[in-house]
Amino acid sequence: MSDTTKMSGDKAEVEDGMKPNVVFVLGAPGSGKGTQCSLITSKTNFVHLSAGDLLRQECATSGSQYGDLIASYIKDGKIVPVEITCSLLEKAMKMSGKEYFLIDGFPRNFDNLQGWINQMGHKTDFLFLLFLQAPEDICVERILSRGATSGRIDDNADSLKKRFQTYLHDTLPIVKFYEDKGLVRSVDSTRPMQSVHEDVMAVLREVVSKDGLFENDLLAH
Ligand SMILES: Nc1ncnc2c1ncn2[C@@H]1O[C@H](COP(=O)(O)OP(=O)(O)OP(=O)(O)O)[C@@H](O)[C@H]1O
Ligand SMILES: Nc1ccn([C@@H]2O[C@H](COP(=O)(O)O)[C@@H](O)[C@H]2O)c(=O)n1
Ligand SMILES: [Mg+2]
Repeated sequence: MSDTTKMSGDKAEVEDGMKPNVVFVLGAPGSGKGTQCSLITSKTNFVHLSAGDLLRQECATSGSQYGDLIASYIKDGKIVPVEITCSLLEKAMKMSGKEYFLIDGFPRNFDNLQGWINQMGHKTDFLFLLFLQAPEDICVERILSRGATSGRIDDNADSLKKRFQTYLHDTLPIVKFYEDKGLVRSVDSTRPMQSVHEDVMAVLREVVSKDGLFENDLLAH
């Protein structure tokens, strides 16, 4: 199942050997993407790559030519140009040397999606999009309490308002895009973390057993 490859037109040539398998993880700010990805990695051979974390790391790297730009996008809840984000993701994937990736917080808009298709579509196999569902009031409460200790420049009421606007306007259409292709698996993320995790693992097992290719590899940790 490689819809990004299929969509990539003339870049859809099949390469020899195993391509990295990718699950995109989306949901509102504070829906629990990072939390659930960490729980998955504790039980599987998935590598968790958070686009937001990679951007924050780049921002904190002294001498980075993109540091100021990234910081201002993050504070305003805007989506950083895909060339930057996609390169950070590709570098992290290569450095890990692994085959299964949870890409958390990506693609956040159509610029992200097109950039991924151009740069990574032909190099990866897309499995499905995991969508964590939680309403805004719950997410806001979670993020504002996380803000007390996170040190994130966007965990405040002002940035959060902008992040939600971006989510509704730019990110939900991406979820819809994959939903129309039957490639979204939604999980109710309002429940306690461990219950959400059980549902997420059930989704993963189902996808894995359908595929049949990598059960031992992926779930036997
Ligand atoms: N199911 C849950 N129940 C209660 N609190 C949760 C749950 N899942 C996550 N949290 C808490 O909510 C906060 C946000 O979670 P997390 O960082 O995983 O969200 P996120 O979707 O990655 O957010 P962001 O988009 O801002 O990076 C954290 O403080 C986390 O501990
Ligand atoms: N694909 C992405 C992902 C994130 N950003 C920026 O980082 C901010 C924080 O993202 P989290 O997933 O950690 O909440 C986000 O609001 C964006 O400013 C991005 O540009 N592109
Ligand atoms: Mg996160």
